[in-house]
Amino acid sequence: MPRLAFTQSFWDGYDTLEKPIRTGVRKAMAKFHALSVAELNADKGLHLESVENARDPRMRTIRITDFWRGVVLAPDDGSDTFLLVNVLPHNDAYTWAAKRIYSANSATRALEVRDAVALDQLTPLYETAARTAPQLLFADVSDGTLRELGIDDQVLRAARSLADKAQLDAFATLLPEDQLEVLQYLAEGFSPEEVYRDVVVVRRPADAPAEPVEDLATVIANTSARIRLVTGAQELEEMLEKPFAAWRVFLHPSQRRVAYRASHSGPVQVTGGPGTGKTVAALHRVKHLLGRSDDGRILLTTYTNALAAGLRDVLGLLLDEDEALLRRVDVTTVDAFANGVVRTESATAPKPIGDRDQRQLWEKAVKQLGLTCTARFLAQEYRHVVLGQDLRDMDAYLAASRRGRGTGLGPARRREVWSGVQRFEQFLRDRGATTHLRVCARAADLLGGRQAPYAHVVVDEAQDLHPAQWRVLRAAVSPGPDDMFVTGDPHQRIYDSRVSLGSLGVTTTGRSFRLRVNYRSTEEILAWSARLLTPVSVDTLEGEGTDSLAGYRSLLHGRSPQVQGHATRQEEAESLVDRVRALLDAGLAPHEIGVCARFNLFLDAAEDKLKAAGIPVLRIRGQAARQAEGVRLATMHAMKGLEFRAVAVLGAAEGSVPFAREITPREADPLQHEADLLRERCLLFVACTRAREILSVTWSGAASPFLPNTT
Ligand SMILES: Nc1ncnc2c1ncn2[C@@H]1O[C@H](COP(=O)(O)OP(=O)(O)OP(=O)(O)O)[C@@H](O)[C@H]1O
Repeated sequence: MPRLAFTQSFWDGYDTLEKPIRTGVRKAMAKFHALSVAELNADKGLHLESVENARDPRMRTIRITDFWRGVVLAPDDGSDTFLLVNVLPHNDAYTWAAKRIYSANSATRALEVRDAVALDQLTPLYETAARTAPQLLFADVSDGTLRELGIDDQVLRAARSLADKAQLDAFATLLPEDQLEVLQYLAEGFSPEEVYRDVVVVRRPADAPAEPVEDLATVIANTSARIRLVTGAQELEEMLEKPFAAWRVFLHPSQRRVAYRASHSGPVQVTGGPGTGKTVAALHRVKHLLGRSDDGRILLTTYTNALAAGLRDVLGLLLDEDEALLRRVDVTTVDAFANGVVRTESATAPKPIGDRDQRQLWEKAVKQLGLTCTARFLAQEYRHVVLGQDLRDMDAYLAASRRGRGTGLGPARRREVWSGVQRFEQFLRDRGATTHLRVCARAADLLGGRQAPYAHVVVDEAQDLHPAQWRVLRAAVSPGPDDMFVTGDPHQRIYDSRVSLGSLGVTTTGRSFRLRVNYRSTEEILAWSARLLTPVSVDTLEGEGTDSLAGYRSLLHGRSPQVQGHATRQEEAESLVDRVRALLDAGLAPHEIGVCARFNLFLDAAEDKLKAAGIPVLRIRGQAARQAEGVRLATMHAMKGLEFRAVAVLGAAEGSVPFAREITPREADPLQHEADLLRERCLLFVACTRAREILSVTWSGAASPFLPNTT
């Protein structure tokens, strides 16, 4: 019996096909499992037919309905795997198939497809222009090096005709996938050695023979990032019955490498810009780890309760709702986990208070003791130094390094600060209350003395965790292979946490991986958003050195973000209503639209306006009612981890972004001042990078100083 495989490009469109066409696909595909190759060729209903003037002689089409045909790559080398690559209206199917060539990449050994006809037509035009171009894009890379990286004759000729990155982008849809990625990395300035390591080695099968000529079935098997092999009739039926989201199956090789490596010798760190599939990699790692034993328990954490609820849902999808597996994973926030530990171990339920209540207690302490420092300073000192370093008494505080704090403190001032800390903690005790970070510290103590409850800890959104939270995670699993799998993006740090992971027992040296392909947003949204961060540098996830977004890019293209100032808030709100209405008219569902602002106050006004216009809205606060329909309204903080087809960022004005009240005056503490500004800048970056296809950023009055080119 022949075997059957599907390309990702087929799945991308399958969901949108009308029902009769999908039924036709199901029927046609079932024949591939029921008939022999000879019977397939003879089957009248399937009508397997070669394509006239095809550049690839293996191209066939099959009948799906009277008007639609499937495009199939048929083996001609004695191997038995047929590949369904596309389903299109009759004439389009023939035209599409005639132009394409499938080939095995000589370096990665994976199957790639190119539009050979368009490449042949375009390349000479670019070559003519290249003769007078002042510089060529790949002038510094030799032919030999390009060939070692898998570039073949036709692509080499095209590559040699390119003058800049924009031209490479214009070729992007025509070039074979792996070769395109190699060229994109080189164009970003990565060295050939880096490209070989990050693109070729991660894809090339470990047991690939020296000689690259292999049969189609082997090449297909080498292409797990883009091709799914079907193992039996039942699997085929299930796949076509309830189509899956691509992320469940087609991992980028850089995701697969980190998620499915049999074992990592210790904590692993996965970083990458927004939308690069870090959460997806974390979920697949959970799946892999579950398969490694029959009973090991896993703690999967993220930052907010709403994100935890979302993660639980998608993990269910990935694990096919297998209850036995799902029972072995606790999906929660670090704070909720710590709270649970304290509750069970000490038989008391901690009652953490929020930021506003804490601020009041600090103010009361300053006032009662007549301290010379401000409540804000005390709160920051407590967070970054006392809790950050887990200092338990005044002697420890007097001896502590205050690295990262911008003002020196002699012993007398430190004693004064410590008296404030003691008073604050006394207030908490008097109320029978505590704070989340104190709960974490207590939980870490409680866990420290006993057997770690988990075999593995997987941490998403790690960039915002405070050292006290890291301590509780560290205590939740014994140090050793596969103990911790940590994903995060330092560019999305929106709470003021500073960590040195190494000093917290989470050393990831030699086990750090980076994801660079954005699956969420268009290149236009990404490039614009990345410019928000151009003027600054951010610390790495592990706290040593600086991180960068080099090589970060998207495969999708769309409209440029709409960036617009208004005379008044009223006018801005009216333009929002117009934009949302236009999006709904264009076919977006209300829940595919996100509206966000720095403050709830702005959102209140937007909510009123949208409601008055008859548009359903839903505020996202903590745990959103996920089923209800409505345009999502959230503060920038609550946008963390979410995504929408369209995002409107409101109120990006001076004084609001950055929020003046949240910025420590430079005179009070220059380092904290810079940290506060960076945090607010990252917050705007997070908000903008939630958009998949459409982004608008508006304000009234003067624009936020963070916005690039607003003149
Ligand atoms: N291999 C893949 N194939 C298809 N889609 C993918 C893949 N990986 C991720 N995605 C999709 O890209 C989007 C972003 O993925 P994900 O949320 O994992 O990124 P992230 O790096 O965690 O983002 P952020 O840091 O911005 O929260 C999601 O819609 C996800 O389903």
